[in-house]
Amino acid sequence: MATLILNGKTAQVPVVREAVFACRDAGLALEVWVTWEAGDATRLAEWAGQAGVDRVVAGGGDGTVNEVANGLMRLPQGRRPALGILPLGSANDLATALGLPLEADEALRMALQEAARPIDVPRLDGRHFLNMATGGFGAEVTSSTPKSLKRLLGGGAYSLIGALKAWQYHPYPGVLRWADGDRQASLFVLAMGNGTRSGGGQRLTPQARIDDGLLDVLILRDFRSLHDMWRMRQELESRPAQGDFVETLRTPWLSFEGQRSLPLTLDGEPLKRQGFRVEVDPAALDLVVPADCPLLAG
Ligand SMILES: Nc1ncnc2c1ncn2[C@@H]1O[C@H](COP(=O)(O)OP(=O)(O)OP(=O)(O)O)[C@@H](O)[C@H]1O
Repeated sequence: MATLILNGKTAQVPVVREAVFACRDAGLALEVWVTWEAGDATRLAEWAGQAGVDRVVAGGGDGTVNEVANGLMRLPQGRRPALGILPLGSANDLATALGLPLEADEALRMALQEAARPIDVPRLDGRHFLNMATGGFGAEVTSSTPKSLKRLLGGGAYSLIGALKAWQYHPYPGVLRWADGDRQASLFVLAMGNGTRSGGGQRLTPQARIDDGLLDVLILRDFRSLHDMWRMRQELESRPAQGDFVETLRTPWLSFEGQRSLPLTLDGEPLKRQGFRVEVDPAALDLVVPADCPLLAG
């Protein structure tokens, strides 16, 4: 038996209803549970597992997928249903990177019929995420200027400078620790990827794989001038392990002790922490992915 946990704001969308009816007509057993507000998808996913459902499909955006995953992670691993995704958000960063179909009918069929593969589930303190956690500048302005970080990666440095000024940008100094080292860092941006893209298509951690037991970490250090920013952008092209402004590393865990509160996003949902620790639970959840999924390592 499978349950679709559907973000209530999409419950009356005709293509979604048609996709459900088409699957039922094809003989696939599917119940639909609809959310009303934040937190519902987590609770419903946990209940579905307790009721013995063996597959839960998250119907919504990255936020809904995150909530469902958190509900499933409350269950003991042996009783954790497999997770499928029906992408209905505005960004769908995880679904896109996984190579899932974005068309509702095809996506729902795949979520119900395709095999599930074990994936890692990172956890920031007590909160799980599937795709990416980011901290610093991008997280600070996500809600009002979602395209700002994209500009940094794609061009338009002058508009980024404008955005930085408008937001009275200050770096976030603190101590980073990870499995192979530690460093005092003045952060501009920190990205910790299980998946590769966040914020509506920014490929912050393009080498990340969802089943390698590791986080792919991108550290962008503070810069002082437009010239430094150009150098940062050049380094973002070549992705050195340790550049002047860009550093990349892989680790099963990472912690940050900041001098002030750092704005973060977990799968796009905002939160703030002065200090935190991120750890990977390897192969903790079975996720339905296409056979040729580009995010699988093995
Ligand atoms: N019935 C509902 N009506 C409106 N909002 C809802 C309802 N149920 C849940 N929500 C809200 O929707 C949020 C999740 O949104 P979701 O991620 O599915 O869509 P999105 O933000 O459009 O997607 P994306 O993250 O891909 O841009 C939840 O955190 C919750 O606050």
